[in-house]
Amino acid sequence: MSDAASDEQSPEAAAAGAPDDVDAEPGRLNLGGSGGPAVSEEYPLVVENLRKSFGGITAVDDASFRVERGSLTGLIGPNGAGKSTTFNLITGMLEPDAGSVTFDGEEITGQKPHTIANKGLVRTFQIARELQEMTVLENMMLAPKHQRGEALWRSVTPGFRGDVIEQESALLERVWEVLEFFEIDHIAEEYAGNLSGGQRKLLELARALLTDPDILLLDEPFAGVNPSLERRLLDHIHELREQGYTFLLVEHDMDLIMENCERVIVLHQGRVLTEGTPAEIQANEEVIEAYLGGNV
Ligand SMILES: Nc1ncnc2c1ncn2[C@@H]1O[C@H](COP(=O)(O)OP(=O)(O)OP(=O)(O)O)[C@@H](O)[C@H]1O
Repeated sequence: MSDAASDEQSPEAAAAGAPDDVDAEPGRLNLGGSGGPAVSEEYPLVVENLRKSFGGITAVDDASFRVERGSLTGLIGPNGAGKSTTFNLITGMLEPDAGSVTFDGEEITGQKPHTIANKGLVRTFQIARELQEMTVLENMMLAPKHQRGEALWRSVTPGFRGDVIEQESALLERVWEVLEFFEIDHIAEEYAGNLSGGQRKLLELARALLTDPDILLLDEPFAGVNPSLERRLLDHIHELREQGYTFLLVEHDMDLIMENCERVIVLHQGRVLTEGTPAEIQANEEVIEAYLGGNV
């Protein structure tokens, strides 16, 4: 793990998309209709010549690709192709040996995970063990860390209590909006540890969305999810995509990728083997060979 991840906020919290201050760009979250992130550039995420080695293993080897705004883009590849390492490099969990990551026109290479998350590039993360002992609502309220209300001493500052109350009620309103959107408001008082695999995935996505990202990186969001919840999760993702959110998805289920993604990027041995539409990828001989050669 690089220095990039060793900040006062845990990488996990940062990767879960916890911003420094809930006041940052209040009200950007718009789940109701015409909203979503402002559309400024066609490719909000651009990865160029990214490289990362671990000892003698080159996990990511000169990888370049870009993700189109408002798309659901799949990042696939056989086991060990470098998908997780690529996610870690993009989100600041690892520092690349070479190459760059550009988000919304700004180079973010090597920045700290929480800095990147605050800019709107957010990765979902499994609910940590200690958070499983909290309710869904508590998990949601904790998602935006470093609220001003956390510092008890500051509550004696004149005029500060009013601010905190206002901030807390605005956060609560957003929390309910997101819980309702994901149809998990009825389990708000349930302990996260008691949720089914699928409900937990919904909560993970809800926590990430609460931070109002532009791009969401999803690492196998359907693992352990039953088919009906998987459908629900996919419907929510499509709905958010239509609102302008962008998704980059790592997923082993090829049928799911081919049926749901507009674009697919194929990694093989740390390199981008090819990219294209699902139909193009499915017809690509090199991809078929890479998968037959790999142990998927
Ligand atoms: N921290 C590490 N130390 C040493 N080797 C690593 C480390 N992380 C990844 N690797 C190696 O880098 C290569 C790429 O791994 P990575 O996990 O990124 O692939 P992946 O495509 O996500 O694989 P999978 O589909 O199996 O999860 C593999 O050979 C892996 O063993």
